[in-house]
Parts: sequence; structure tokens; C-alpha cells
Amino acid sequence: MLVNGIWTERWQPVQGKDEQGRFIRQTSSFRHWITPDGRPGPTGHGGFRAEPGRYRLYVAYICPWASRTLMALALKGLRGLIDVIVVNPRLTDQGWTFGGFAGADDRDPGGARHLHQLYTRADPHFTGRATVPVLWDIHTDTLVNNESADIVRMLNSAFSAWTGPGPDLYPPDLAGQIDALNDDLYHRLNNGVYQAGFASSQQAYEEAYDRVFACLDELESRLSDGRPYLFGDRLTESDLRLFVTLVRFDAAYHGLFKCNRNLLAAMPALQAYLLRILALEGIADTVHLDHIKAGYYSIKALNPGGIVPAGPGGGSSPFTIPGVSFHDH
Ligand SMILES: N[C@@H](CCC(=O)N[C@@H](CS)C(=O)NCC(=O)O)C(=O)O
Repeated sequence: MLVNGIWTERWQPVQGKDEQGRFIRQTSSFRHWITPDGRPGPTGHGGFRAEPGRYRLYVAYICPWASRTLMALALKGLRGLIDVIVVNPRLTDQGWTFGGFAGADDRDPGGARHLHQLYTRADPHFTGRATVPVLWDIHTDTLVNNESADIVRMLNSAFSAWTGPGPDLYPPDLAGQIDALNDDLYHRLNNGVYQAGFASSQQAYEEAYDRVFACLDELESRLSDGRPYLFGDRLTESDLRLFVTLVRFDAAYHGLFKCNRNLLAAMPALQAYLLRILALEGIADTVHLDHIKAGYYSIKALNPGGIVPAGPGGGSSPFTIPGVSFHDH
């Protein structure tokens, strides 16, 4: 992490913990918004006008938070308007780096060797973790936003002059319900699996494990009425949030994070939902199972030997579905 602009190599996967050993995720620090006319959004400064070719999105395919921004790019038809740079999935003692892994970009067009250099370019005294995703403004050479929830929401509306409206991922009539479900999904599931994986006490692990599976059981029952998406026929932000955790579940969370009551493949409604979203145009390209496995299983604190498991695979693999071309990278 960075301390007053200086990189410290004492990187710990546990971002913070409370007195009971519960994992705590750091809050994001750059909160500016791209808006159609450059006016400030709900937080941060103005001046970030939606323009094709002006912005760059730095992601790691391993990272669920970054992946939801990639899903939003795909669904909103923004892949040609915003440049995407993919980092190496293995976190090093310099944090995220460029190059050295198939499917990752060899270099940063902006000249950084490590992602943390973008943070210090934007704020020479930055203190905190250099996380992905990063939304970068090429024109003013600064970091716009490093909070995926904001990025998904601004991509939903800022660029409609170029793309047309596309699917509304945050429709006003569902906003309150989406906010409530997002909050619940974050605490019990998206971050819940990390709380299980990075727990430093048995009690903290078991609490997180129980929350994860209680949440999955509720979602399984919610989707068992045949609805295609969480809120019925409309795909929303909440679906992006659920998908990114589900698609990593059997490959990483079941084994490495010890969320092992059952595989997701054993939950038919959730599995069908996962495959339904994976089949949407552009979504399979956001999922790179080789990055996901290599990245998670390189976390030394959890897997010192660095062995990457061969499974899951075979007939029950979620990635062998007819009609969906899934590439490892
Ligand atoms: N609040 C952030 C969280 C992002 C986050 O935690 N990213 C992780 C990867 S999944 C990261 O970059 N970790 C690097 C580190 O902690 O040093 C968001 O949703 O955008």
C-alpha cells in the first residue's frame, strides 16, 4: 500500500480487521464523476465530461469489483469509447503490475509500471491501497474514480449521447429496491466470501460462512419462480453484483475461501441464472477463469505453495455451455 505517496512492500491481503478478527475492506478515495456535460456528480469535482477516447479503465480480471465495471461497459456498448487496460492477475510486492501474463496488457499506455504509480500521479501524498478498478482521465492525467459502484452508475447514464440509452441498469422506479438489495448482497455475499476467506478467527469465519449460504439460499428461492433476473424481466446493477461473485464461486471461493457447504453448480436456479447472464452479448468476454484462478490462488497468506487447482471442470463446469464461446483468455 501507499503511505504518504511512498510504496510500502509490506502488503497484506487483509485490508483491516476488527477486534473479533473480521475482515474490513478499505473505503475508496477518488470519487469524481463523468457526467454528460462535465458538471459534478453526487460526489467530487466537476470537469469530467463524457467524451469518447478520453477515459481509460484499469481492471484485473480476477477482481469482482473491476469485473462489474467491465460488464457495464459491455452492456452499455462502451467498449469502443473507453480504453480498457488489464493488469497481471497476481498481486506482487509492488501490488498490481503490467505485463507477464497471457491476456493481460503488456504495458500501460500512460507509462506506469505498477498501478500504484497512477495513484501517486493523481495525488503525490496518497495514503491507502492501490486498488482496481481505476477510471483514469487521459486529458487531465488524473484519477477520476476508484469505486466500482460509482463507476457502474456513471457508465449507466453519462455516455448515452453516443450510445443511446441501452438497458437501464438503475431504473428510477426500482432505485430504492436496488440500493437495498445491493447493500445486502455486498455485506452477506460479495464481501461475505472475502470475510470467510480472510477471517483470522474461527468465529469470524463461521459467521461469514453462515451469512454467505443464507444469502445464497434466499437467492436460490427468489430465482426459483422462473424470473430471468433478480427484479424480473429487467437486468439491473444488482444482477451485475450477484453475477461477479457467482462466476468466481466454484473456481475460487469454494476452495480457497472455504465457502464449501456446496458448489454453486448444486443450486439449480442460481446456476441457470449464472449461465443466462453469461450468455448475454459481451459478458463471456469479461470472464477469464485462468486469471481468476491464478490470481486468487497466488494469495500467499491463504495458499503458500501457490498450487492452482485443476478443477472445477468436466461436465458440470459452468463454462461448457452450448452457444456461449468462453475463452480462457
Ligand atoms: N471499493 C472498491 C474495492 C476494490 C478492491 O478491493 N479491489 C481489490 C481487488 S478485488 C484490490 O485492488 N486490492 C489490492 C490491494 O488491496 O492492495 C471497489 O469496489 O471499487
